[in-house]
Amino acid sequence: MGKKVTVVGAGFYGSTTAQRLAEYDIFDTVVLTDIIDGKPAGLALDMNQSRPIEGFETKVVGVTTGPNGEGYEAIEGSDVVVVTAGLPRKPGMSRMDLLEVNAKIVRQVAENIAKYAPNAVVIVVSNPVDEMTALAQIATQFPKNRVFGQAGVLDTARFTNSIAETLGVPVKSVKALTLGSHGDTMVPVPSRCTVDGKPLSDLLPAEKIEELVVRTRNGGAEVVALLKTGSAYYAPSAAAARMAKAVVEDSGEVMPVCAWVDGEYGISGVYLGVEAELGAQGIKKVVEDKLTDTELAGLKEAAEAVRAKQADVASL
Ligand SMILES: NC(=O)c1ccc[n+]([C@@H]2O[C@H](COP(=O)([O-])OP(=O)(O)OC[C@H]3O[C@@H](n4cnc5c(N)ncnc54)[C@H](O)[C@@H]3O)[C@@H](O)[C@H]2O)c1
Ligand SMILES: O=C(O)C[C@H](O)C(=O)O
Repeated sequence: MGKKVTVVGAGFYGSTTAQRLAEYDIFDTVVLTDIIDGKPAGLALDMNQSRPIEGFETKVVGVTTGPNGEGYEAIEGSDVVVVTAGLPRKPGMSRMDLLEVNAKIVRQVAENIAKYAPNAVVIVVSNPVDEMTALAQIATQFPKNRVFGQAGVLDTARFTNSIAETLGVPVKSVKALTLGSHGDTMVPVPSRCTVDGKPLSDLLPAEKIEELVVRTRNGGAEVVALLKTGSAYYAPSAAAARMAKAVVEDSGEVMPVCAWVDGEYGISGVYLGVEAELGAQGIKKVVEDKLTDTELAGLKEAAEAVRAKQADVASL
């Protein structure tokens, strides 16, 4: 049977994700939904008209959904659903300021996914993503491996880009990693950064590396401050689309994602940014690797920070 992916939310993040997924040309159908009348259908028509130019056959279908789940039949049979529905922050706001408003949206979306696409793998991007991922799992009641969040691929890409720009080397030569939360307790991992196989610490002084770490942690806010009206979507959509591709292709690729952690790194019972192997059932396994004592302490601190918030989301 042909592969099908749904993107919920046809804003900046959702529409760029849908276009990237369609251009991969590995799906029969990309469904794009939103609550705004006409917007998903208009965007789908526009994307389909790019098919002869970009040379892909995937069909994009745009659907407006109603407050009681009207229109959700369109997502039936989706292999993957990417949840982008929700407000973005504006300058001066933290992602956590979106908690209550986006929880209402994500809960409603997740309940409809459970009803209409009960076998789907769910990738959550709506912010605050660590908490919205936990909420989506609670609201769908899907196994925890089938619900995970997008943050680490994006944060790692930002770290990688800054390292490449600083050293004036191709991004391809840089390997970097970011774990932890998608917030103040993000854990960029310099000990896992190399350039052409050389440790980053051989190429840059500690103060410069720390500057890049801080910039990575503030990467989302840096874009928000420039855009003023919303948040980043080109790099974020590239991240979510790659994750969805790894799932449908059952690729086994290891990526940093917001996954359910159950004993790895001595941490249990929390959705947290860790490396994981992705496949048809979502998370195949969390991959534990060596961290320095400081990095491990940072990861544990992140776990406790998100655990406290995730405990509250069920009641939102
Ligand atoms: N995890 C990450 O790394 C990351 C990165 C960037 C953005 N984000 C988050 O992604 C979300 C979307 O960002 P954006 O830039 O696309 O915002 P946007 O405002 O452009 O789009 C959001 C869309 O969601 C729609 N929506 C609202 N309620 C809905 C519902 N119940 N069902 C379906 N659609 C609904 C809105 O109508 C709107 O079109 C935000 O919460 C943002 O913070 C996360
Ligand atoms: O920073 C934001 O609010 C959006 C997103 O989480 C990002 O990191 O770009």
